[in-house]
Amino acid sequence: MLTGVSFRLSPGQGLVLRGANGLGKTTLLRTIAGLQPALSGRIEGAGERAGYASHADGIKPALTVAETLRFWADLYRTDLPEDVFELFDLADLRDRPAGTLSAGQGRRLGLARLAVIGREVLLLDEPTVSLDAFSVKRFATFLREHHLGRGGIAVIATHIDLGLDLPELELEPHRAAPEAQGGSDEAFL
Ligand SMILES: Nc1ncnc2c1ncn2[C@@H]1O[C@H](COP(=O)(O)OP(=O)(O)OP(=O)(O)O)[C@@H](O)[C@H]1O
Repeated sequence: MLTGVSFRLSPGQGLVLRGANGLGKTTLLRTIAGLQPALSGRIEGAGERAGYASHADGIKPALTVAETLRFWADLYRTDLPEDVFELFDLADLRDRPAGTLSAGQGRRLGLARLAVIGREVLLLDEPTVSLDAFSVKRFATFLREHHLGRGGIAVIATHIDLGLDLPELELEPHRAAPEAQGGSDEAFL
């Protein structure tokens, strides 16, 4: 159980959740996303504004990459961004059935959903699993330039360094507190 977790993020700010396996990062993200209730406390401003990316990519094997992205755009009633194929290195794969993608390619497609759904608050659970170093960099660029840079918010559980220089919240058993060292104060009010 996590207690004492408190943070507030403004437009353009991101936060990295750190902590050993089983400490509750997924639980916290799912709770913020509204997928499970908090035992106590308050979550404001996520709800309909939030998009949650879990370990699963939510891909339908029979749809092609392009059809998958179109499906998500229709589902969320957004316009499919022109640059999404390039952003996630999917241009050469656009007509491939999603079921034939490699793990990393499937992950890139799953993450591309985040560029399609138009949600201001992204809740990301180990988003870089299966990605090679090049794809990690591309994803970090997407987060920095296309999401945070345009006023989006992100909470990211990750064990790797995304190179985004974001404040970190180190989760501890039964207690959580922001890192004491400089640079992170403004993310916590
Ligand atoms: N459905 C469930 N029923 C019972 N216990 C659960 C359930 N889901 C998670 N837990 C437990 O809650 C705790 C927190 O799990 P959670 O998945 O949030 O951890 P995590 O920090 O995301 O871990 P990891 O780094 O391994 O992904 C763990 O002890 C886990 O076993």
